[in-house]
Amino acid sequence: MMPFEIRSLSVDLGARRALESIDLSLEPGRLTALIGPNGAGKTTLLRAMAGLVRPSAGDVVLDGTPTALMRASARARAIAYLPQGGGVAWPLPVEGVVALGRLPHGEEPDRLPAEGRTAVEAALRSVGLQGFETRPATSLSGGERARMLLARALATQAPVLLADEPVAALDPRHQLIVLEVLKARARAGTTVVAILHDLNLAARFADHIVLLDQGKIETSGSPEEALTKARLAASFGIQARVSRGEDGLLVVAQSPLPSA
Ligand SMILES: Nc1ncnc2c1ncn2[C@@H]1O[C@H](COP(=O)(O)OP(=O)(O)OP(=O)(O)O)[C@@H](O)[C@H]1O
Repeated sequence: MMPFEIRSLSVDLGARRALESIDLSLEPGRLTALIGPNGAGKTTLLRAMAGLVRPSAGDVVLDGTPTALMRASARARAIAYLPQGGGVAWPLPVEGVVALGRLPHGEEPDRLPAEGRTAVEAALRSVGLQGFETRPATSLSGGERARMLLARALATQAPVLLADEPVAALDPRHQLIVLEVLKARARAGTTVVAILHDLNLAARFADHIVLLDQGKIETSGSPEEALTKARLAASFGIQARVSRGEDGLLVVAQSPLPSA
């Protein structure tokens, strides 16, 4: 189990400070939901965690080692990243795309060893894509493609899994399936961070919620701590009702507040 920490991380994108002094300690075994309004810096933070954005200050530290000092291949084995709205340009078979998740292990997609094949099969099964193995990836629907790309990230079997809006394109059943997969991964010891826009799904599945607003962490805590009426008004600009019922915390966005 590898502790994953973000220490005093700031990121500048052009002239804009996208992230300001982010400190986070992400424990293995937990599913963290990263939430926040559009433009808050969620994708930038996830990309910085994956080593895809160079910080202006601070470090991303995995198991005591700054990831900037790790070889790219070691980092790719340790941190799997599912980008937002990823596409596929080539008509590779679905299993070939998922097998790309084994490249960080030095396993070539068309010559996977038994361990790699098992990982690819398990990943496809977990997102409900068994039977799709030989279909050209370009023939899948948007939601099927999103699940295939998640399967690719799962197939790496990295100790850290970062997913940018993994359920955005999915129907309700597949949203639940994917969040259950991410939760099960977390329970098996992986550090899972997922950007979610659906606050009710975040409340229901996340062990830990990080609310980002204008490049800063506003709240980092339990769903009850993060999803308060006052916080939703201040960060999302919405009047919301927050109640606790038999399904847990329920957030109803009632109306947009006038912008400040
Ligand atoms: N290359 C860039 N140059 C300048 N500003 C950028 C660049 N890339 C992103 N930004 C800005 O940085 C801010 C953070 O962007 P980011 O994509 O991290 O937000 P987000 O919270 O993921 O938003 P969303 O919910 O809309 O996906 C935004 O205001 C965005 O316009």
